[in-house]
Amino acid sequence: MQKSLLENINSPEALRLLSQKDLPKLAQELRKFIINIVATKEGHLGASLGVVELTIALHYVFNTPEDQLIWDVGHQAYGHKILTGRKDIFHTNRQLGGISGFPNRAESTYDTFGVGHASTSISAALGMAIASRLKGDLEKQHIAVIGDASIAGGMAFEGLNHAGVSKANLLVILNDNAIGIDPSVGALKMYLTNVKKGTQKQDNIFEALNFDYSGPINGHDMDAVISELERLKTVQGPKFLHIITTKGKGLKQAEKDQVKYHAPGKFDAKTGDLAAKSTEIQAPKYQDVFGHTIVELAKNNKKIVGITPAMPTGSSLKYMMESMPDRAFDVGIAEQHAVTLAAGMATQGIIPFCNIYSTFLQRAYDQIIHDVALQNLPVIFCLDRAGLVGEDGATHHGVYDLSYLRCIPNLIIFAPRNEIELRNIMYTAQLGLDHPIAIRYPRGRGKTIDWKQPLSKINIGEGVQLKQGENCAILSIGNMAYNVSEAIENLNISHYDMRFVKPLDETLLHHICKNYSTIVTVEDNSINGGFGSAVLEFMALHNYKNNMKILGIPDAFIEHGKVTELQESIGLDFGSLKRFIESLIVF
Ligand SMILES: Cc1ncc(C[n+]2csc(CCOP(=O)(O)OP(=O)(O)O)c2C)c(N)n1
Ligand SMILES: CC(=O)[C@@H](O)[C@H](O)COP(=O)(O)O
Ligand SMILES: [Mg+2]
Repeated sequence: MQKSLLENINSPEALRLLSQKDLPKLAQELRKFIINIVATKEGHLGASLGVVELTIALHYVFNTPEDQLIWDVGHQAYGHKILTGRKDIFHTNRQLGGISGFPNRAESTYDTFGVGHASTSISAALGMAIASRLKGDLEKQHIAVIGDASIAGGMAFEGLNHAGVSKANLLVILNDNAIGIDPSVGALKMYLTNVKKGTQKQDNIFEALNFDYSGPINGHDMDAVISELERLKTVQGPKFLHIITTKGKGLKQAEKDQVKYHAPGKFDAKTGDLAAKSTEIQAPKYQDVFGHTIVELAKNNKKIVGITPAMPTGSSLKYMMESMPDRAFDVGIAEQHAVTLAAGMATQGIIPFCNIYSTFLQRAYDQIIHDVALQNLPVIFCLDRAGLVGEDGATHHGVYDLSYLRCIPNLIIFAPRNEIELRNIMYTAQLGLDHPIAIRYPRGRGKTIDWKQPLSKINIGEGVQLKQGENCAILSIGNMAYNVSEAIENLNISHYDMRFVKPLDETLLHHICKNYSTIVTVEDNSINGGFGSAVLEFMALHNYKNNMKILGIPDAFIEHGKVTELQESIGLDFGSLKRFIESLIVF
C-alpha cells in the first residue's frame, strides 16, 4: 500500500517539503478527504473540489500566512482549511462549536479575511496590498481568488477599477468554472466563454484595466499552475491570472449535476449518490411556497415579474424561470442592481417580486431607501432565509432585516407565521399596494402539509390573536409563533401573532396594553431595533407602563450549528421560552 502524503501535512511548511511531482497524488488524497467528510457532515462540496490543485499550488508557491491569501465567498476553502492545520478538526465543519464553513480570522492566521458574502476579495486584498506598500514591504504577496459569478458583483468591479491604477502588489486569480450556484449569467459570462473558446474579438477587459493578464490556463494542471504562480510572484503591480476549472472535479455526479452538488447534503462517499429522500409526506420549504405561488399568481396577473440576484434554485424562482422565462430574471450576484431594477420596473406599472436572501439584502440598503421607499414604489421584496439559517453561521443569519428596514418610511413589513400566510400576503401584495412591502420568511420547511389553500386577502396592518388566556400576553412575529404556541400550550397565557412589524396594529396593541400587566415579544431578529423595539416605542409613546420583555437575537454574532441548537443557546427554543414565561407569571 502506498504511503499517504496528506497524513503528514499539517501545515503549508510541510507541504513545501514535498517534491512537485508528488503534488498530483496529494491532490487526489485531498479530494478524497473532502468528499469523505462532506458526505456525512454536509456542507459545500463542488467549489472546494474544483480548486484542489489551485489550493495546493498557492500554498506551495507562496509563503502563507505571511503572504495574504483571500478566498472570495470562502465556500471553496475546505482544502485550504485542511492544509493549514485544521485537518483533524475538519469533521466539525459547520457544527455547533466546530470550525466555520468559511474562512474566519478568529480561527486561523491563514484565514486572512472573514468571508461568506460574495465579491469582497479584491477590495480586501487591495487594502492589504496598499497597507504593505505604505509600510515599505514590497515583497509581500496579496492574492484574491474569485469565481466567475462573484467577479460579476459590483464590488469586485469597484476593486478592479481601483487596483488597475494602483502599484499595489496584488494578484487576482479568476477561478472560472462557468457556474455560480446556478449557471453564471450576463455579458461578462459571455465574454469569459469567448476567451475560453479563443473567439473573443475585443480587447482583453482585464488588460484594458491595466492588469498584467495571463491565461486562460487549465487549473487542474498542477505543473502549469505552479509555473505560472512562480512567474507572477516576480512581477510587481496588479496581476490577473485566469484559470479554467471544473466545479465538482473528481466526483462524477458532482461534475455532472453541479447545481445539486454545490451543497448536496448527505451522500454516499463511494458512489457519490445522494442519500435517499424521506418518503414521508413533508410540509413544503418556504422557498417552494414562494416559487410555486409566484407562478400561480403570474398566470393571472401579467404585470408580475420575478427577480433574483444569482439564487434561482435557492429562492425557487427557478420554477418561474422555467415556465415564464421572459418574466423571471436572474441578474447575477448583484443585489444592488436587483433592487433598483425592480424600482425601475415599478415606475412603469410592472409588479416586481424581488426575492433576496435577508442577509444579502444588506448589500442593497441605500437602494431600498433611495430608489424604492423614498419614491414610494410598490416593489414586493421577498426576503428568504430570514432569522437563523443554521450551519452557514454568522455571515448568513438573516437577523437584522426587521431592524434595518423598520426605520425606513413608506415600507410595509410582514412576517408570515406559516406557508398559508406567505401565499396570502403574496396574493395581497400583487393586488396593488400603495407602498413597497418586505415579506420575510425563514429557511427550510414549514409545518403545513396542506398549504395550497385558496388565496385570500390580508388586511394590511392587522394582527391576530392565536390564543386567549390571562396573566400575560405573548406577541410573536413570523414563524416564532410555533415555538411560542408550543411553549404556552398548557399555560393560561394569551398569544398574538402581530404579523406586521410596520404598520403595527395599534388598535390591537392598545387592547393588549390595557388588558395584560406583562407583555413579552418574541422574534428571530436582533433585539436591537426590531419588532420588540417597535412595541416598546409604541408603549413609551402612549405612556403604557406594563412589565415588558423583549426576546430575540442578543447583541452578539451567532455562530453556526443546527437552528434548534442555536435557538437553545439563546433561549428561543420552546423549552427555554416556556421556562422564561413561567418565571414571569405569579401563580
Ligand atoms: C452577496 C452574495 N450574494 C449571493 C451569495 C450566494 N452565493 C454563494 S456562492 C455563490 C456563487 C459563487 O459562484 P462563483 O463565484 O463562480 O464561485 P464557485 O461556486 O463557482 O466556485 C452565490 C451566488 C453570496 N454568498 N453573497
Ligand atoms: C456560500 C453561500 O452563500 C451559499 O451557498 C449559501 O450557503 C446558500 O445557502 P442556502 O443553503 O440556504 O441556499
Ligand atoms: Mg464559478
